[in-house]
Amino acid sequence: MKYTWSVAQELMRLNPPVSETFKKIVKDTSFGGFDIPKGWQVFWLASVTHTEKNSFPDPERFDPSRFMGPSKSFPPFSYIPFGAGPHICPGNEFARVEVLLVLHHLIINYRWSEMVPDEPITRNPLPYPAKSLPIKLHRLEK
Ligand code: HEM
Repeated sequence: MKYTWSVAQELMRLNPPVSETFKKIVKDTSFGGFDIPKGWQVFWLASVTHTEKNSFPDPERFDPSRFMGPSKSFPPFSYIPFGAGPHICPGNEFARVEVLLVLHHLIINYRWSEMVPDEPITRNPLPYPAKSLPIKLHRLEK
């Protein structure tokens, strides 16, 4: 289960389900040499944060082992598929259980293969397989 979740985490790093959203500045702030006044809206992109080289060496490479180390091995706010701060996604633990449950049953009970090799991902605005990911399922005999 640890490795399965590491694969899901690496997928969400490279293809964040919620790739961007807005935050409102609650007090005058300076960041990266810019003064940002209270009340402004800023736009954050998880996909940019997730490919920051200092946090994720060789950032374009798919490598689930990044997530196999001790927890909190990345700097704070560097891995944000569920957002961060007071409004961090309250469904994140539920989403983890859902993903692990579905994948566990698919892997333990079925052999399955893609019907569209190398199917691209589109955004609408969430990432979605372009052909709805048709797969062949063969139930494994127990
Ligand atoms: C893979 C699945 C999911 C992803 C990637 C995801 C991602 C996110 C992100 C990025 C935010 C914005 C956080 C921020 O502004 O800092 C958010 C907010 C939220 N999510 Fe999720 N989410 C997922 C599943 C769920 C589920 C299953 C639920 C409920 C059962 C849920 C409920 C919410 C709610 C209520 C908010 C608003 C929180 C607030 O503004 O205080 N999410 N989610």
